[in-house]
Amino acid sequence: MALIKLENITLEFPVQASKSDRRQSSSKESHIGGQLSLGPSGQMVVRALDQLSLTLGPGDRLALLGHNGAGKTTLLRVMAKLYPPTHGRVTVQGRVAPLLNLGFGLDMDSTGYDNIFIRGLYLGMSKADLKKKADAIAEFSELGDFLDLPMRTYSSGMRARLAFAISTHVQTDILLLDEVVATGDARFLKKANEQLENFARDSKLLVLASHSNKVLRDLCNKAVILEHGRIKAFGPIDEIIDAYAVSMGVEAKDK
Ligand SMILES: Nc1ncnc2c1ncn2[C@@H]1O[C@H](COP(=O)(O)OP(=O)(O)OP(=O)(O)O)[C@@H](O)[C@H]1O
Repeated sequence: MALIKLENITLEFPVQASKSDRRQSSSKESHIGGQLSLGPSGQMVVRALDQLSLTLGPGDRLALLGHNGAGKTTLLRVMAKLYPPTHGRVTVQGRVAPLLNLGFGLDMDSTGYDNIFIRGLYLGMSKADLKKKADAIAEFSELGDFLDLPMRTYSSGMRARLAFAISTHVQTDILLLDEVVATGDARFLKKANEQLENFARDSKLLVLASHSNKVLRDLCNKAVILEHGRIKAFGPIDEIIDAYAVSMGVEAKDK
């Protein structure tokens, strides 16, 4: 079972704005970000998602394209049920593995090895399953004896290695990914990409945000273009990547 159904989703962030003397009112809409407006109580709000509807099922591998601040991360977080929408309904059926914020769910005072269990349980793995997979996860991370030290002593790349190793060894139906593989050194990056491709192939439904056309073409079969929180286009991956490049006034390079 793998289903994500979003019905008329709007998500607004109330924000505190202080306008500097230097920057007075802006009459035209910015090219980046969500929609800024004043709420009923006079407070500034950013509308990150705007009446967005989308249904995904087994076999769908969706790429999220869009300018900076278009709403890609917010949309993934809504799908992961980390953000409740301001309006609309979210239905998710199946086990979800969100690789959105690699540090999320890790305990910095526990050792790397203990964190394999802490994070694994958080992602829905059973203790028995974790015992079987712990060695493979430890080996994949290549952290060796560092796994016996508290995670606060790790560099950010070392933390990312462990978090990535744990998250991609869980069994899942739905995989939500947000440009997470951009951490680690070059050798780990190559290994991580291969692992990610296998993991993505094994999952039934995938949603991925990335600014790399190559990653998107390798892993996805459909795409949406988000613009200021709205779906501007939806269709087959190659068609949408080309349409996006045209809308941005650039060539669709595979980088
Ligand atoms: N916690 C927050 N508080 C206030 N505004 C937020 C918050 N998170 C996101 N936003 C706003 O929501 C809009 C969408 O942001 P989001 O991070 O979803 O964009 P994105 O498409 O992932 O961008 P990028 O490609 O730059 O990572 C932006 O205008 C951003 O300023």
